[in-house]
Amino acid sequence: MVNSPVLKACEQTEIDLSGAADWEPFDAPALVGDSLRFVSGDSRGDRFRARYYRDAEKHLHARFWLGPEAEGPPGHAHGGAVAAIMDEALGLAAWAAGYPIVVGNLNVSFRNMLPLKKVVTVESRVVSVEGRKIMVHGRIFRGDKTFAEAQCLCITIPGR
Ligand SMILES: CC(C)(COP(=O)(O)OP(=O)(O)OC[C@H]1O[C@@H](n2cnc3c(N)ncnc32)[C@H](O)[C@@H]1OP(=O)(O)O)[C@@H](O)C(=O)NCCC(=O)NCCSC(=O)Cc1ccccc1
Repeated sequence: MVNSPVLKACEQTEIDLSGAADWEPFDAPALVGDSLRFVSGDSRGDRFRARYYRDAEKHLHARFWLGPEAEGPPGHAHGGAVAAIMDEALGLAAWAAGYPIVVGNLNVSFRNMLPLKKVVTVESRVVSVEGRKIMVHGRIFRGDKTFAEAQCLCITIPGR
């Protein structure tokens, strides 16, 4: 049961996570199952709310909203919350490109503090494939402000 008035207000608020006109909704759980629930599994939660999309070139995008439960510095996202988004979104980008992977290495640069209760966009791109090593780059931004950038080395799972 939620007791805090701040959290109650969030739970009751619809957040607009709609995508750009040329994006198609992407059913991430259908591809990778429950392993996404840590970050994006609770569409009415007070930590993360997310929706995934793919553009015409099949690049993965996401709209994310971070609520009060993701707080680090006052009013802003915890670094671990930002890293968790990168881990999920960039790993998922590799899966969506056809590579069943786990993340082997994730390098996150925190460029600006990310405000809570604002919708931000995550963009991602598979930049190289070398044997089992899939390199994915990503960025979290809103308008012309970048909050974080990441390089994610994904390793394909043998036998998948
Ligand atoms: C599987 C592996 C990553 C690699 O082990 P093995 O199979 O024994 O393979 P091996 O060690 O032979 O490496 C192959 C090649 O790769 C290279 N390389 C490897 N690592 C690194 C590195 N760190 N840095 C640099 N390079 C590295 C290595 O040098 C080699 O290169 P080479 O061919 O010689 O040129 C293992 O360490 C592991 O399970 N780690 C835990 C992963 C984990 O728990 N992740 C978190 C959960 S997943 C998640 O949350 C995301 C998610 C989101 C959405 C949806 C789904 C998931």
